[in-house]
Amino acid sequence: MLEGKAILAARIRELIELTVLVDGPESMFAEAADRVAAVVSILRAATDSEPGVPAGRGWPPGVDDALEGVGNPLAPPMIIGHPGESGADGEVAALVTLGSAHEGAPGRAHGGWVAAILDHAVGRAAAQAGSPGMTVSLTVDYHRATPYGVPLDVRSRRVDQAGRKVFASAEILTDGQVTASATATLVTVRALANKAGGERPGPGSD
Ligand SMILES: CCCCCCCCCCCCCC(=O)SCCNC(=O)CCNC(=O)[C@H](O)C(C)(C)COP(=O)(O)OP(=O)(O)OC[C@H]1O[C@@H](n2cnc3c(N)ncnc32)[C@H](O)[C@@H]1OP(=O)(O)O
Repeated sequence: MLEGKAILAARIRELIELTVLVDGPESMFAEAADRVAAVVSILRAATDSEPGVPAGRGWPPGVDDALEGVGNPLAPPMIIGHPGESGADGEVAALVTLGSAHEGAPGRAHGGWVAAILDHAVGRAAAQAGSPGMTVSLTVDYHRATPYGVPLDVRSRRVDQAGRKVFASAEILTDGQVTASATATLVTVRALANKAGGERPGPGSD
């Protein structure tokens, strides 16, 4: 049930955010931990999957995706717009809002999260352009602070292609100013070349 899972993930995001922000007596933390353990038992009873075992999810990125999955509490989530919706033709446009839990240097987003967003954006652009592939090289430039707590505009596009190599770029903007940008090389996965709409092979396959 997608809606229920998305609501649960949103609550867990709140929980993560508050866990980072809150201070209080040991007894409060103990009570909260007990209640979370009760929730964990409900979910544990409903799945045969082992935590940490690769799930090999499909294409396109779904509700459990690490960056855009509304059902994945680790995903901010990144909301992918339609091509041309807010970006230029051929661009992927996305919106993402980070929180306190994503803080790196005081008051700004952690550079690793910034890189993850850019990595996802170039992957999306390559796939949208018909060349789904894996990032083999990502160069990130951090131009100014990327804030959290406000929606960030993300733009990406395929720039070029040479054989299996796809070149793409992406930026994160806030208030119309670029805070970080990236250039990337991706390599199309043999099994997926010309098959962007198909199922992704399991982890480790190429
Ligand atoms: C699966 C994707 C589906 C779509 C999902 C979109 C979802 C949305 C976004 C999701 C975002 C998720 C984002 C993520 O999380 S992507 C996950 C992070 N990336 C990886 O895990 C990739 C790890 N690498 C590999 O698995 C292999 O390298 C693969 C399988 C990709 C290629 O190994 P394979 O043995 O098949 O190919 P090859 O070695 O002959 O190389 C081929 C060509 O590439 C050139 N080369 C290699 N390395 C580099 C380099 N560092 N700089 C420049 N060039 C490089 C190489 O010289 C050669 O060129 P040429 O000699 O032919 O000219």
